Amino acid sequence: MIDDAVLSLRDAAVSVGGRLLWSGVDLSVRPGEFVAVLGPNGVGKSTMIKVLLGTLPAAAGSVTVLGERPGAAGEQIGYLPQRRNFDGSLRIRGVDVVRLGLDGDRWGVPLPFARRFSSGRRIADERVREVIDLVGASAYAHRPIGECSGGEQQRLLIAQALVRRPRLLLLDEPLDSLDLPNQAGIAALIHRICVQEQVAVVMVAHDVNPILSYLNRVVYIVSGGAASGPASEVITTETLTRLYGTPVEVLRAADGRLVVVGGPEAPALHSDRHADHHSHEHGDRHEALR
Ligand SMILES: Nc1ncnc2c1ncn2[C@@H]1O[C@H](COP(=O)(O)OP(=O)(O)OP(=O)(O)O)[C@@H](O)[C@H]1O
Repeated sequence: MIDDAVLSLRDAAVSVGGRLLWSGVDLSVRPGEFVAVLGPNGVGKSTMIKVLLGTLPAAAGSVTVLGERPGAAGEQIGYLPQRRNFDGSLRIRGVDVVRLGLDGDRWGVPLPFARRFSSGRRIADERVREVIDLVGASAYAHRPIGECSGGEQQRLLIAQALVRRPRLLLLDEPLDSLDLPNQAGIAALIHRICVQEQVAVVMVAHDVNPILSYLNRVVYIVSGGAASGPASEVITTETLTRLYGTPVEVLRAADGRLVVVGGPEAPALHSDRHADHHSHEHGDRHEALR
């Protein structure tokens, strides 16, 4: 049933710089659902977020976000871009970072109710407090964000993306460079947000394992194709072998973690890929894209 879909892609394709990145993507996400976008490096996962935000047009197929063309309902979307590092000397407090989410100029367009928020300071204060509480950041929200840990910063940024009560939350690798306990904590938080707030979440991920038990569906993109459906149907030896066009094996470790073996840089294998933010080509490329 697509009627209440928060977003819907039908046979969608995207090109950048005249190069077809992916095609044949079908995906439907309803309120409260948690969906992951998986795939190897450079396949176009972040680009899918851009298509959903309306900053890049689909080259084929149809894309609907909150019942409209992408970009038309920006004020109902919360967006957390790929990780930025806050300088340790940055004095702005977490609570102020969260409040920035209420500003009308995050998308470069004035939002009608932003003025109402700025004139109703008390309502804004209340919502900022509420959302900081929701992400469990009350204990450190009044400290300079540069002094907060990576996990604490990520919670505050999620609060910023949530402060306007979005119906859709787009997260680009929010677990990137966090240690395992923090990955588990943020994954559980995102799941709680889906359930409690009935927000639909689309999250780009490299390692599916921290979120595996929470996911309703995944879309797995490889160069030249894509598959979507429940993780148990998509992350399988058969489906990935077909998608990659080369033998790939999906193994389940004793602790339930999925390991993809034999594929050209399969997602479950590179959770530490972003460990060095300063030297690898991936990070450099994303710096250039922002
Ligand atoms: N504006 C652009 N012009 C040209 N090429 C682009 C542009 N934006 C992205 N690309 C290219 O499109 C490809 C997909 O980029 P994207 O960031 O979506 O990949 P990704 O799957 O998110 O990668 P990663 O896993 O490394 O984060 C890359 O090869 C990138 O260099």
